[in-house]
Amino acid sequence: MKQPVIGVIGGSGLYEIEGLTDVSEVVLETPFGDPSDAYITGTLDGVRMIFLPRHGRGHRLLPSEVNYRANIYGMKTLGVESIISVSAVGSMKEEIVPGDIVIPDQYVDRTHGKRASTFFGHGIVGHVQFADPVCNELSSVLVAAAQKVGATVHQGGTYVCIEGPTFSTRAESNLYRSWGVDIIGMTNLPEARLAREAEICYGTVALATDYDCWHDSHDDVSVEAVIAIIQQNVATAKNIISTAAMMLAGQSEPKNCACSEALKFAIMTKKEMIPAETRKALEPIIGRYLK
Ligand SMILES: CSC[C@H]1O[C@H](OP(=O)(O)O)[C@H](O)[C@@H]1O
Ligand SMILES: Nc1ncnc2[nH]cnc12
Repeated sequence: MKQPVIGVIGGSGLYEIEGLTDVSEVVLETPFGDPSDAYITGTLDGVRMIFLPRHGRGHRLLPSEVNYRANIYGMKTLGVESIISVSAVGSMKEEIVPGDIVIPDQYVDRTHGKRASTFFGHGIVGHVQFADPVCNELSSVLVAAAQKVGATVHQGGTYVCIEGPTFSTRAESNLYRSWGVDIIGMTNLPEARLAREAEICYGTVALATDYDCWHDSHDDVSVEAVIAIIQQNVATAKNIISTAAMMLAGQSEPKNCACSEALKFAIMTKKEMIPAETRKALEPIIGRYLK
């Protein structure tokens, strides 16, 4: 069996992964601009891993400043087939207690639509399916890994993605709760969209850090509180990543998900009408469909 290459996008509080050997830094330029930082490549117990801190080392990029396209494009060119995204999130349900892990399976978009969230355009039109926005197989592995390391884990849940960087008003928080969402964050949706277009499996390990601002008997979310919970739980998050990586590498069956074929019926534009420059830029992503 071909060994998987696993990408990890670290969110707030996760700026490196431990235990990598053969470590090197890869600085990439992409047709979509610069990724958030250099990619850290290495091996974890024999599994090839590629790590990228979403906000850059030192946490320099706002959720709306992250170049999600460049980040995912870079992962694709480095051969990544599965991305484990790690994120801090607010809890929108009583039963999701700060410190718990959620593996979301749905998203609601409350960004302002200004984040570049597609590789299409510039002479090529494509529409991928996104009804199930995460890879169910990868997400099942993440649930199993979280259970194995002893975390309290919630399987499935809806992540509302706000623009930020301000946290929500109380009225917004209550509105989102009335929609039935489970968690709130500022980053995951563009990433999930682009990973799907790049035919990469995508799943999120979300660490609940707060009750946003809807809960009568808990303080409103603050960066201080978020950081405190992250610090208490970062070892668990790292443990989940390495355990999931081992599980993915140990899978004897070929993958059964449709992520790696997401573009099969998605491209609308006549091949001969796609501009040469667009074709060249998208070669790592759509090249095999244009032969
Ligand atoms: C530090 S609280 C707000 C910040 O944390 C989350 O980031 P990430 O998803 O990268 O862990 C949230 O989306 C905000 O960007
Ligand atoms: N309450 C919250 N809202 C948005 N993003 C968050 N990240 C962590 N907590 C959050």
